[in-house]
Amino acid sequence: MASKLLAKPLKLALIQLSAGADKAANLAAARSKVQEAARAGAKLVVLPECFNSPYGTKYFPKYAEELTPLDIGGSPSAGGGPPEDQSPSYHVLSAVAKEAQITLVGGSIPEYSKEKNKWYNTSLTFGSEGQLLARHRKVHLFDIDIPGKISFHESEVLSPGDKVTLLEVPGYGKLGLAICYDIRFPELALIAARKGAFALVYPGAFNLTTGARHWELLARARAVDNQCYVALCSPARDMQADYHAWGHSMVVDPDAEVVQQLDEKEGILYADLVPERLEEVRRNIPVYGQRRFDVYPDVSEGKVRFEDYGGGIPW
Ligand SMILES: NC(=O)CCC(=O)C(=O)O
Repeated sequence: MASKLLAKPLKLALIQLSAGADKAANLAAARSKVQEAARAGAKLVVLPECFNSPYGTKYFPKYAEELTPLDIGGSPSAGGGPPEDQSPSYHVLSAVAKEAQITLVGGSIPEYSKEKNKWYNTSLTFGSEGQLLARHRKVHLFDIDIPGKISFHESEVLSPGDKVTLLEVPGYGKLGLAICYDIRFPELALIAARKGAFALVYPGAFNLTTGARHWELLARARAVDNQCYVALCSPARDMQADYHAWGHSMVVDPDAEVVQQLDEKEGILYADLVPERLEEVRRNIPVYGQRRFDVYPDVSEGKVRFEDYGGGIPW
């Protein structure tokens, strides 16, 4: 069963960076760290949420990029994607994925859609030909109020995405992708896992209040629910910034054990995702075959909206 999920061990790198006000500097730093991770053997590399800008509602319109035309499967070298002056981040991510010969989950960036006149928090994933493999627009916006601690409302500026994102990592298998606050909603993870994802990846910027309470708990919860690897990639903490990210990028295995985690500083976390580990966990506690869809519905069936990557949805 698991060999269909993950074909062979996959070396993953999570890049915990801090992002300042200078977008070009943020992109250059991301590029250099992705190259470093690839030199160390990583084949799947992940950047943090909002890696090209400071995180905050007042920054989203200023740093937003237009991603149209969005050409899934196409690459800039083959004439695909938006013009470079419209989305420098798209071009840097595509180019470095190709140079480094990796799959790159490009954290997230603020996106502006001229067609809809809306802003989104959007993650782009590129393959080793520089082709766009997937786009995820954050489905659940981070709107919370904890008196005396934190008040944040992405919805003041952003609109939510409306699709579940599942993508194929060429040569390995399927990955579920979502962004930060999305991890609090188990349905996205359940759907991706039941459609065959071996890992769930979340670029995410929790904060000092909710990070301490829930970051590891949520990662381990999604892992144990789905018997999948879970990877969370945070920005590094910058106490001079308006928003203080939790850091602690981490990888959790399919048995909900924390494999590795960083502290709050910049760094790169490496972990091997191993198919036998999925097989072992699912053999030992076989909840996969024990579900009672005669008692409750299977949320992965029925009306689920997936991003259509062209050529129909294979899952
Ligand atoms: N950027 C986010 O979505 C933050 C989510 C968060 O901190 C949480 O507690 O959830």
